[in-house]
Amino acid sequence: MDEMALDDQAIRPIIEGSDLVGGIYYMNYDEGVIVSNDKWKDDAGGIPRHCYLLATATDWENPDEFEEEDAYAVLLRATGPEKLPAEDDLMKVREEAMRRKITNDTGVDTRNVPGSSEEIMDVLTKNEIQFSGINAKILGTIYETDDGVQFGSDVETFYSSARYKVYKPRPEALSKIFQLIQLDQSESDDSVIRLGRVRYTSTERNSELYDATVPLDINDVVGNKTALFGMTRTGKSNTMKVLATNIFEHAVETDQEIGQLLFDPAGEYANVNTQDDETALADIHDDVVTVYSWGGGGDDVESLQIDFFDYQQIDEVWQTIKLHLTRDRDYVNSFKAANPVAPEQQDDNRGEVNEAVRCQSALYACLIRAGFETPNGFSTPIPTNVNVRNAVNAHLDDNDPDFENSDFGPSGWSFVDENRLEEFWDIVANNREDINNADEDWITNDVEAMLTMFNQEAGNGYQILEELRRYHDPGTQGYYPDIIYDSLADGDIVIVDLTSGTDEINQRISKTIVERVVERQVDMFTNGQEPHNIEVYVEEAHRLFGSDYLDDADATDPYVRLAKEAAKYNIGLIYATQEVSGVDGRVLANTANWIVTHLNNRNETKELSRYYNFEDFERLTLEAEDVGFARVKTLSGQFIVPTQIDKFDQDLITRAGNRYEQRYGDGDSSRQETL
Ligand SMILES: Nc1ncnc2c1ncn2[C@@H]1O[C@H](COP(=O)(O)OP(=O)(O)OP(=O)(O)O)[C@@H](O)[C@H]1O
Repeated sequence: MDEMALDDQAIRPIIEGSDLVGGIYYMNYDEGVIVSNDKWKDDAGGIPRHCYLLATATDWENPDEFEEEDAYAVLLRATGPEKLPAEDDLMKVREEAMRRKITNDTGVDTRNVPGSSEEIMDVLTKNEIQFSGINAKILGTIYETDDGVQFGSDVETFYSSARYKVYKPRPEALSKIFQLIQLDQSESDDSVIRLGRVRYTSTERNSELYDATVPLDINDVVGNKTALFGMTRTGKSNTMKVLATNIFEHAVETDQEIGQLLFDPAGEYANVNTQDDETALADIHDDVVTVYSWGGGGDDVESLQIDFFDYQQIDEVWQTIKLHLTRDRDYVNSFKAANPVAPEQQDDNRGEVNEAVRCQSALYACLIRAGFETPNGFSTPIPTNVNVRNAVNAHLDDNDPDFENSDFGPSGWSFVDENRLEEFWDIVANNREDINNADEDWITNDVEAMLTMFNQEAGNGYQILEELRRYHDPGTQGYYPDIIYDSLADGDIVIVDLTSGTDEINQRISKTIVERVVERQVDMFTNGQEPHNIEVYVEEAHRLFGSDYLDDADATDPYVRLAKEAAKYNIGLIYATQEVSGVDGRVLANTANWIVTHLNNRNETKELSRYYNFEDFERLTLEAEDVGFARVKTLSGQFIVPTQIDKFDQDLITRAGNRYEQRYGDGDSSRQETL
């Protein structure tokens, strides 16, 4: 074999970028035992547990000896110490040497150690006692074919003879190994991001591993499920930010639109904060990030408020009101049992529609009493009939005009402004007997419940609605879930800041948005269109993807659909929780990428071990509480890599923002034109 053939080998620079640490003297299909020496270990910066090692039978420096069929390397991971055959003798020698060192006693009894003192010293000088055995798990074989470097997750055969030399890759060589075997080689380079760097142990006295990049193929994440498991404050949100920024940058570089939706219960994605180096995800670029929050109003912050008087949003309004009213009092329960949400109007259900709109009209009167501001030009219908109108009109002040059937709208509907609405319901509330005499069916149970609230006939009446005013904005244009979906479809990042709503209302908001996203994606799919690429980030995932929730919810629940069918609709899910066991097995089984920081009990690590070889890292997962120190298994990755996730910071944000500027310039319109 000539020098060219040796030069051609992609594995060669990897070996050249590695340090010799020993040889293999025993091997089977699953593991090998390495004999190493303290000096070699020292020169290579030590061999920590989980350290990657390469065993190769090739003489990479000598072209004359180079055999192409030997041009492969077995990738190993150190798992622990192993007894050498002469270990018992070596132990005695070490123990004797140690006693001498400690006591300076040259007269130590040598009967228990082999040989005379001179022989011991002889052994010492030969560094024999420095040899030790290391057990290593075989991860697979790196070999070359005409199609490039391949990785097989086992060994074809093993040789017991001392053929293999063992190397420890230096950081750059490790990066190359990961580039070659942890990524899908058919993907282009611009889909690869840096997630972090290799980290073997919690104790890192002087880690030189910064350049041992752990790559991630963004295509593994986009459209798939990614799980982030770990105790609180171990870096799950940080990982979400790193992923979101990199996905954005990747989308810019590849001219794609990948919408990203983040729910932000702590306000840490939306707001600049010290833990993130005085930056926030929302800072990437004004053109592409929209923050939604209660109240909105600030620069570039959109409102999550709804117009409580927008009849098209009555369903959402009613759900919000019901969620907020938690007092267990009869008048509250009757109020909540009412139905102001009309079915779509059809000829055959006019009575039903009229009843619901009548209830809605009384509800609007309650809201006005509770101080809800109406939108400009407010006009709302009261479904009536001539008998009821006459009964009401009989109680009007002389100067006030009668309530009439309006010229437009369904028959019997009287359109009024806020003052007239209140006036109408005030008369009804205070003259129920007259109205019942005019039409005994007109004041239904639902309307009665509204009147009790309106007229403050029990408890605090309408006043209990006053707190809901903060969710109301009479000037909102459009319905926020629709607007959010449209932004996501354009490839924007939408951050929903949930810092100021109640837990119930926040859950409702999140669900409404996710529901709309899923519905619209499903519509595209069923119409034969390719749904948009959208990533949804979910914290506290055990609440939404736990078996209890998924089993109880019906098939149309948006989280059930996300859990089961998200990939079909091009929705990627990045979910975080402290409890692996809290996530339904069907979701776990469909999870493509796993990022696991510290977990604090064996049930959780056991659950994990049902998927991939997380048991190899059990001790580390249970004991190492270091922030951002994770075990990572990706879809394209062949094995779990212990990784220190990069910290989200100014540099990352600035780089992503600059990429956007370079490609699209300043201003959203130019992006739209370019796309
Ligand atoms: N990879 C990292 N390197 C350095 N610091 C980090 C890293 N990841 C997170 N941190 C820091 O650790 C703290 C906790 O991180 P983070 O909020 O991401 O944890 P979390 O697991 O999401 O917590 P919680 O479950 O409470 O939401 C933050 O101050 C963050 O800046």
